[in-house]
Amino acid sequence: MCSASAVEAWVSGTWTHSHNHSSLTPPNWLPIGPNEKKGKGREIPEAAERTKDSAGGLNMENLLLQLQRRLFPLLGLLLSFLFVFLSRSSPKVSDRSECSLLPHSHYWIASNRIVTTQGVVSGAVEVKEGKIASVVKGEDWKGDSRTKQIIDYGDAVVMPGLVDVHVHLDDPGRTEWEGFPSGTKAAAAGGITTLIDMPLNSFPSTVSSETLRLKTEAATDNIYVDVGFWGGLVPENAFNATSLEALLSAGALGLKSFMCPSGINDFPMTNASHIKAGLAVLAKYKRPLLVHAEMEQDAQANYLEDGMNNDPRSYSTYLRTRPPSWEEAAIRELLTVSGDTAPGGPAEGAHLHVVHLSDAASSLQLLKEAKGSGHSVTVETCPHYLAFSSEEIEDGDTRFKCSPPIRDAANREILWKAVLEGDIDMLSSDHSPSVPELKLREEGNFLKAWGGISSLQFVLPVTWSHGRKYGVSLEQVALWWSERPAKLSGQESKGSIAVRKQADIVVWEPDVEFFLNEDHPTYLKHPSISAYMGTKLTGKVLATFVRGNLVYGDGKHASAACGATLLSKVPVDV
Ligand SMILES: NC(=O)N[C@H]1NC(=O)NC1=O
Ligand SMILES: [Zn+2]
Ligand SMILES: [Zn+2]
Repeated sequence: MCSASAVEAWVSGTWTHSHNHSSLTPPNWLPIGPNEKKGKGREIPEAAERTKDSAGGLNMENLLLQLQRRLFPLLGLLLSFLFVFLSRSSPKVSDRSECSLLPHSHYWIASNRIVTTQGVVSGAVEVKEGKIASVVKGEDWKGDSRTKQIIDYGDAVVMPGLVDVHVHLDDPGRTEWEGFPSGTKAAAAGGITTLIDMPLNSFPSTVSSETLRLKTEAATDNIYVDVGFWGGLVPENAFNATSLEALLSAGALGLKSFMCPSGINDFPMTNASHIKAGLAVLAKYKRPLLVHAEMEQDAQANYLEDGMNNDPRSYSTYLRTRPPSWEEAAIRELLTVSGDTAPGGPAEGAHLHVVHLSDAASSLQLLKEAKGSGHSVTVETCPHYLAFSSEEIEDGDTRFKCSPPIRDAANREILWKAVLEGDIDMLSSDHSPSVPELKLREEGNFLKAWGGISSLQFVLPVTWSHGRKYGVSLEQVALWWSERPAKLSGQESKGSIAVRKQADIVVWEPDVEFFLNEDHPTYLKHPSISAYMGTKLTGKVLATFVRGNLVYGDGKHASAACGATLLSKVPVDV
């Protein structure tokens, strides 16, 4: 098989890679079948035939003249009314052919490196009606491949699509920051096949069944990958079990809360008693609570009264205002209630997930202890904590501002160790963009700029580029980015390449380097505020399949947004 960097070409019913072809679209892929065309072509002669019969003894020329003068203009008017009526009243249902860059629903994805639950194998994944029908290995495959629709990716890696459980798409209400169409196009281009949207930064926040409905309405027909939704746990609903149950019954995959100010007015922070109450309701639904675990220990001004350099353009100033003790204090507080999730505890069935851990010291140790005691707890970190270190961040470069902050290189080393040893369970992007103005790039004030890293499209190459130095394997990438996040978000039918799972797949080239400059196609709404712009990355996404639809391939997206909204079903015993 030849290099997977080549484009695909249609060769007698088989896609293979060829260096000689410059077009992805095989010549015989037609959105309209040949029969439909023929049908239309027959209509006119038949109609003319009928006119002649019913006209009886009338003079033919006269009849045609009458038709031309009276009937045709009327008919034209009628048709245009009909057209306007139909285009207004018909719901926006996408033709299947627009959902995918492939014309088939039954085909095979072949590669020498398929990342399955049984290891990396050579062979092919059979995709049928959106699901994985079989995984055919090695020799079994070679003898049996002649008559099939095959896309042969050679040495490129075929892996489960990424499931990103931590994304702020800001839609509805702040679509000038991001949005469902732009965010999910970026996700598709980055190999993310499922993302779970956070309940804040959009407006209103997703804290009730009504506001969840606003989310699903905004997402419908506007998403290029599958999207689920976390609901918000806030003081207003925390002690109102009816309201929380309505939100969970409406399909929120779980809840999310903050233990410090969130930066968003209609999303206030919670304390341990709110969290305890939330866990009790979540237990019934067997869903998780995700927590932003930082607790303010002192006001910002107090950290800056120490006589040190307090230049707000210096990252070290910001770092001092948000020390690791904030994370540690929050996690210590969380551990006073996380025991409820243990077997036999009052919230057995619920689960606690700590988002974006940055402190690799005491906070991590506390979480390990909680897990050791049988609490149902997991933790994620993000590529920016694994890729960057505080020492490297230049004065005024507010693209790197996030909370908790990016810490020093020594901390990053320990974080990597924790990821590799399994103490950190998974990765997420915490994609949290804003409009460029709020990043205050000109002023460069770290204390005032919006905190949030914009990264959605790049998380796979970032993880790989940096992880390779630590000997990260393809299976580990799949575990951290697909299998475990799918489990956390209750997506049992996703997250791995195995028979009967949904055909959510990313194909990528782990050895191809690219420079992330203005020439690189970027689908984030504001690429300029991404901390990764201007860096060189390794690992290029070639193709992304969502439930069998090729939604992104060879630098193009499918024309229609056919992602599904993922809503949890109410368990039978509730
Ligand atoms: N509101 C919001 O998105 N905050 C996020 N940004 C960030 O850097 N950390 C967060 O929790
Ligand atoms: Zn957060
Ligand atoms: Zn976040």
